[in-house]
Amino acid sequence: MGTALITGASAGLGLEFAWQLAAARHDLVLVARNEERLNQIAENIRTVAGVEVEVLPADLAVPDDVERVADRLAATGAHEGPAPVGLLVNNAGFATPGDFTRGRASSELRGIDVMIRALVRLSHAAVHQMVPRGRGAILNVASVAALTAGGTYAAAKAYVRSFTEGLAVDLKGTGVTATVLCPGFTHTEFHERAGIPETAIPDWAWLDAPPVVKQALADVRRGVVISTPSVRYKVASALLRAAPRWAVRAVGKVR
Ligand SMILES: NC(=O)C1=CN([C@@H]2O[C@H](COP(=O)(O)OP(=O)(O)OC[C@H]3O[C@@H](n4cnc5c(N)ncnc54)[C@H](OP(=O)(O)O)[C@@H]3O)[C@@H](O)[C@H]2O)C=CC1
Ligand SMILES: N[C@@H](C=O)C(=O)O
Repeated sequence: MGTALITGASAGLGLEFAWQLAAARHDLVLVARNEERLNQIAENIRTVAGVEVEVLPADLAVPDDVERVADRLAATGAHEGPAPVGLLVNNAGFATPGDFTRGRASSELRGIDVMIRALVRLSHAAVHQMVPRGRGAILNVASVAALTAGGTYAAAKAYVRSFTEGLAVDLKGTGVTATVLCPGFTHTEFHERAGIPETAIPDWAWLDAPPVVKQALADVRRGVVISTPSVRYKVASALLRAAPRWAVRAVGKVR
């Protein structure tokens, strides 16, 4: 998969992707807003894993920043330019307010900018660089929330899931693959940033980032389209798909 570009690499699942990919000898391009944190992470990874690490600070809600990341993805490695990206991990994301009647329009739209607009733009840039080379992979991070009814966050993740499945269809036979990761509740900074106490979620529901990322990368290598780490969330996803819509809406209300 060569060089991997990871969005949201300064914390949580993105940071774990960076370490596991570095351990597998991939050079990295790290994208997030917090430049100081990215520089520290890059230094640690270079020292421990001995791979090349580029830092590309960007706010993915800002169109010019998204274009800078798209430009990096478009690089083909020709004329001694930067090495082409072989794996794009579209991971950056955050919880938008669950209840649309109380949320601010600006934060709802910011979620859509980061989790949909930027993800689509970067997937497009990656596909147009990878398909002519006949190899590459795109990993888009959705959520089990994609199968629920929970405000713009769940709707954005439903978009990511559906978009990635469609992309996998379009990419068939090109040598490039698309995978969508659908984790359940995972210990990261996600809930703290959203002001959701982790104690509000039962212990049995929690996953840890290392096995989630390990499973996702194994699924990317095998060309799996929908990656749902853990038996308990495979079962939960099957139940959500089979349940009547009134029951799915009831789960959304509880969230
Ligand atoms: N944790 C969970 O329970 C689950 C998480 N997910 C999804 O996993 C993905 C990763 O989340 P997780 O690791 O848990 O959360 P974290 O809060 O730990 O990390 C989020 C990452 O996204 C980056 N980010 C946020 N906003 C922007 C922005 N505007 N531009 C660029 N980068 C941004 C943050 O970096 P910085 O602040 O430096 O910009 C950070 O690196 C998300 O898409 C989330 O929806 C899915 C299911 C469950
Ligand atoms: N599953 C989590 C994130 O996607 C959540 O719903 O908090």
